[in-house]
Amino acid sequence: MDWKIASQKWLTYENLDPNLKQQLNQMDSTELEEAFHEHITFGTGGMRGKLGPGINRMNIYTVRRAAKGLALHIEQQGTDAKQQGVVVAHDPRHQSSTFALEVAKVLGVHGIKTYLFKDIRPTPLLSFAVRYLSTAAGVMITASHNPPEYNGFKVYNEEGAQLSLEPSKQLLEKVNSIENEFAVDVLEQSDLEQQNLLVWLEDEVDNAYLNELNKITINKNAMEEDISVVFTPLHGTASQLVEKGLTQLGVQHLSFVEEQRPPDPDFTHVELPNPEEAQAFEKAIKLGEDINADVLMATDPDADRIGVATRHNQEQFSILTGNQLGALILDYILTHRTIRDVTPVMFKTIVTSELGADITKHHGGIAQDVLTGFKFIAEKIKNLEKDSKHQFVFGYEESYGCLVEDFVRDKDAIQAAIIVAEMVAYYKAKNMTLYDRLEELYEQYGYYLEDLHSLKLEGLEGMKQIDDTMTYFRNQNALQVDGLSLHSIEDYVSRKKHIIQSNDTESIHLPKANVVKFKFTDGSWCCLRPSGTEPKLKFYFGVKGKTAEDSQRKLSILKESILSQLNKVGAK
Ligand SMILES: O=P([O-])(O)O[C@H]1O[C@H](COP(=O)(O)O)[C@@H](O)[C@H](O)[C@H]1O
Ligand SMILES: [Mg+2]
Repeated sequence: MDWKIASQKWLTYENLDPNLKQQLNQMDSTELEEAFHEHITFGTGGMRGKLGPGINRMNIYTVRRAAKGLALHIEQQGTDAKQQGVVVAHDPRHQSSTFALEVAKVLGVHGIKTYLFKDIRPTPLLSFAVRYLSTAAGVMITASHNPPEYNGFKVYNEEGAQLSLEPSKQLLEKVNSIENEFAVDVLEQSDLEQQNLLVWLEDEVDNAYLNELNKITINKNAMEEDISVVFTPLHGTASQLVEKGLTQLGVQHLSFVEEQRPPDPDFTHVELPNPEEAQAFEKAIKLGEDINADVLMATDPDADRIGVATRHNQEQFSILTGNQLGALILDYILTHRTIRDVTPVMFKTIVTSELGADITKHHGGIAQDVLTGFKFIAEKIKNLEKDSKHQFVFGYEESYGCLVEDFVRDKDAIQAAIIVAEMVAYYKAKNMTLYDRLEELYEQYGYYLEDLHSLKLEGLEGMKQIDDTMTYFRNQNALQVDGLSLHSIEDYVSRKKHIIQSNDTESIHLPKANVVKFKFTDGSWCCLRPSGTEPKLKFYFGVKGKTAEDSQRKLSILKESILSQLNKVGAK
């Protein structure tokens, strides 16, 4: 795409939205190139990008284009799909409610009805709403945990799952067939309402969801133990449903980090609304200490990720990683839920700890890996639906996302909050914290330890560095790490696994993806991939040791050996 031609078209478009026009006039050539060199595209979590003028940005024109692509995609599926309509929700970000309404205005032109939530709602509720309302698709306007200057467009299929690769590709083809983003027709809100093409949703869907949420409890008696929970939605969407869910579960002492409770597009009282970052817990920890809470929970703005902090040695709070929390929930489900006559199946991603796989196998279950992105887990759950011999029991990712029950088909932080509260109460009655249980798991299965290192590499220059670094590591057949011996290299582009010692090659039965994974003979591993939601290159590390110190030592050596090579490619 020639960014000069594309930006010229915008600069000379007379009816351009005045706010966008003003911003456009202030942009220098570097900013114009970034904003116009390509059309904004679909990554791990749908379409996500910075707000502002440009075809590579989130604005009413790129949203209309995406919505029209969706309308064409639905039309292709036939008249039934058209009649089923689309459900749309949004988070509290800048422009989110405007974009949600724009989607309805575009779909309306195609005679497709939109069910639109009046107020902000979490992503998992949108996923639930798709099947509850039997719509043909769903759209969530959110950029999840990204910084305030971002927004995004997550697309869901009729199962309430984010579109997987093939449907995503088909949708993208439709979107790309729309040449002029300024020529996408829209209907006015009043016309939509008059023609019954816009139906406003209040709390009917929430009530149905809360009803399902009530059923996930495993040990009903656990809540006899009094627990104190601190919760923060990090200025996002989770507040109401988490409050109702925990109250119906029987949690009596629920305290909010009040400053971070109001929905706020600027996320004023948190540096970044990402529970993966320790700073997101600062205020929750302070409150938790003041009121002597048992557990702290933080959800990202669209409430599909949850972070949890638990007491360590009965004293200070320690933030659990997504791997640790996932292992704890999985262990709790497999230990306490009655599963008869079926084999339990757990799904995790290739960059998630192997502890979960060990736990599942110990309970006679099957653990399966998928690529990063919860859509791949949702796809697997769907395939299990008709299988009477196997049962989905849990799905999780290292990045703070998990799913307990499949009435939602995306990661669900609200379900996680409920089961975590139950677990905290269950262990408290035994005079234990979640951390104590984790220690027991390490004793039983081995000291699994993981870490993530992200390099923020923005813009066109960043993309080049990401490419160079991936190419460099792809070719490290003789990678040396002190004390470890390389077993194999998996390249998910060629979908080949190269076994070092035998020089054999095996096929990888997962879709093509820009991922390289090194595996060592002792089970340690390192995986790298560009993020599909943020301008980052991610390095994931995993080791297993005999003791905590042993795994800590292995992890430091592994990280140091890999990351010290970055200066060879000029990335930092
Ligand atoms: O951002 P969310 O909460 O929608 O989460 C999204 O992004 C995460 C990070 O992806 P990446 O490493 O490609 O940035 C994925 O693990 C997740 O499956 C996806 O739904
Ligand atoms: Mg999210």
